[in-house]
Amino acid sequence: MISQDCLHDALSYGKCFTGLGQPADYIPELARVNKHQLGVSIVKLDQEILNEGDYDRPFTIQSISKLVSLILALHDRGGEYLFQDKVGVEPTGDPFNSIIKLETKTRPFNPFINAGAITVASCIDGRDTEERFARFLTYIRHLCNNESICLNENVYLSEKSTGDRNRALAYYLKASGILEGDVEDCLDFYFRMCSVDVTALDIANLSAVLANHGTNPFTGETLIEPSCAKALRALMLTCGMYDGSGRFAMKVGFPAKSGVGGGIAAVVVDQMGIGVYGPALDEKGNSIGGIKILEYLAKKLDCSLF
Ligand SMILES: NC(=O)CC[C@H](N)C(=O)O
Repeated sequence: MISQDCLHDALSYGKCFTGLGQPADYIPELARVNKHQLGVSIVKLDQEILNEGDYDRPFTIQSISKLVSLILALHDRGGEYLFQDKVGVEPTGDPFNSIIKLETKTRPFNPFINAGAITVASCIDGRDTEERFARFLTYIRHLCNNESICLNENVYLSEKSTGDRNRALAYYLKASGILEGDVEDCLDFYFRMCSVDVTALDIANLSAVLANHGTNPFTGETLIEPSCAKALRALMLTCGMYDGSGRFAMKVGFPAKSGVGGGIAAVVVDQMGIGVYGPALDEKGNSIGGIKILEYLAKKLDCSLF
């Protein structure tokens, strides 16, 4: 049983580590935060919610958005096609924005590295970027139980004007026949989906849907097909923390997805969704304080899958 005191202690433990990391600065707008911010939310499947610290401070979702775009693309194209022709399901052991395997392999290794996520973004239906992003926003608002989620314009423009590495990945993927449609349109959608503002509570709600096999624990509405939720949890466990996924599985032991905005969405199946926020990142681009909070909770609640 998780208590408020236990969550408070987890946050205090996480705070000891925020000084050891740095906010992402390759997207200039992300560097402008206090790196000691730290917050955590837990949404239990019995509808109890627990919050601590900076749980309601907005930050950009960044790579956690790759969960949402993957669900949309799986809905539009089906898993047979997507995981056969477009993107694999294996970890890379390389950094999230690596380009090195693109020339030697036919398709990106998994949907959570940037190359894979940009490919997945190109497989989402819609007349234009506006319509695709409107679908994304509507859906993420449902998943997070928050109708006010919207784009952070400053981060979007910052990312768009400095995203040459992602541009390089996208044009390479287009030249290889993997990426569908117009490259700049696809990148524009990708930069937007990464620049949506959320809170730790929002991503705890999203994680709770995954913990509940795709059903919103508050409304009973099925938002994700159970088989799709299962595939996502498996990918989160093996690839969700990039080249830190193995160590995270060892130390924490449940599915999670990080973003360079400092968020981590974590799933304790049949029990709860956890959202953490701490913008100080380790060398892999994962929240340092966030990982420590999850380590603490995994141990205290004895909820590692292993
Ligand atoms: N790891 C991340 O959160 C990366 C997402 C970021 N928008 C990028 O494309 O570089």
